[in-house]
Amino acid sequence: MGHSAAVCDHRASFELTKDWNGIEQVELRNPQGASTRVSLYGGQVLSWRNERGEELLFTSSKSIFKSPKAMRGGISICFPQFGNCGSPDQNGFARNKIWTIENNPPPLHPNDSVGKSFVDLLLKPAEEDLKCWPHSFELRLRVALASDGNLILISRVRNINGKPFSFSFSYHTHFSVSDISEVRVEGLETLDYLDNLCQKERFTEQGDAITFESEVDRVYLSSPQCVAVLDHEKKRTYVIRKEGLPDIVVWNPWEKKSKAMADFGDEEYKQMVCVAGAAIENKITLKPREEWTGRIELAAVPSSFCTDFLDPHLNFF
Ligand SMILES: O=P(O)(O)OC[C@H]1O[C@H](O)[C@H](O)[C@@H](O)[C@@H]1O
Repeated sequence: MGHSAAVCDHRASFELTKDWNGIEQVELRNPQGASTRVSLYGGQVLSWRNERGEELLFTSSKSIFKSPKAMRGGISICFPQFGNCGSPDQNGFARNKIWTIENNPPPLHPNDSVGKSFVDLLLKPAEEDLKCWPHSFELRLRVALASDGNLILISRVRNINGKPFSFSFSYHTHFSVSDISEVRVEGLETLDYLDNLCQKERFTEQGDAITFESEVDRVYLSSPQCVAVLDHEKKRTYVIRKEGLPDIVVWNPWEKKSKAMADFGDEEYKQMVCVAGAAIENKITLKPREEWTGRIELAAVPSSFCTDFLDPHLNFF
């Protein structure tokens, strides 16, 4: 790590460091010792640790040295497309751009600031971006760490174009797990999904929970606000609570695909599951000057924790 500087003002306090490529990273801590680290490259959250210092996000050991390609792992921001869509940037260009720190962003709700450490990032399109996606926008990202260690990401997209535009968005979140065969995803039962492994054919989820025995690459449609990822071996449950993001992506490349991707280390696919709050099939359309907000809150709790919040009739949070 290169230079380090403490940046403090009345709204936020964080530490800036540089990575091996000289790209700035922001580190946030809470008083209990939980932390998160976000790179200005892609606005990508690369680390989220609980107060015992345990890493909760997966980052591939190999891809991390491969800049300028997007790093595989953490939470990558996929915007304005998801999937190939004929564009050279699979899953959008936002994750391959250098974002800036914004010191005076348009205000958010006070609850999004009080008792939290946070940083605000901004991405505006460059000339070259307008060639592949000819719409002018401002994309803001707040990364906040709460006093209970929860990680909150709030994105705002503003249309500063003369015409309406539509976009897709995904918080591509790679959770660290003990072994993918020990993982269940709950909260998506009975939903319809599009299966990317069957040319986006539409199916209805039949099982009690999603488990993993081979490659999975699906977009669940119109999903509830809360989804849980249970890791039986680690006795840890990740809770994803989302707003403004109707879809959920569930992805694990399994052995063959992960070998083909080359930037996964040996067997590393077993140590991660990607479950992403997203707006993909349900695209977002903004009129000129309109703004959209998409929010996720991630918690990592012991598995003994009650999961009644998955009952849509109970208002857990
Ligand atoms: O390789 P990336 O661009 O990071 O995308 C990784 C994965 O993201 C999503 O989950 C897509 O549905 C997958 O088809 C894709 O392989």
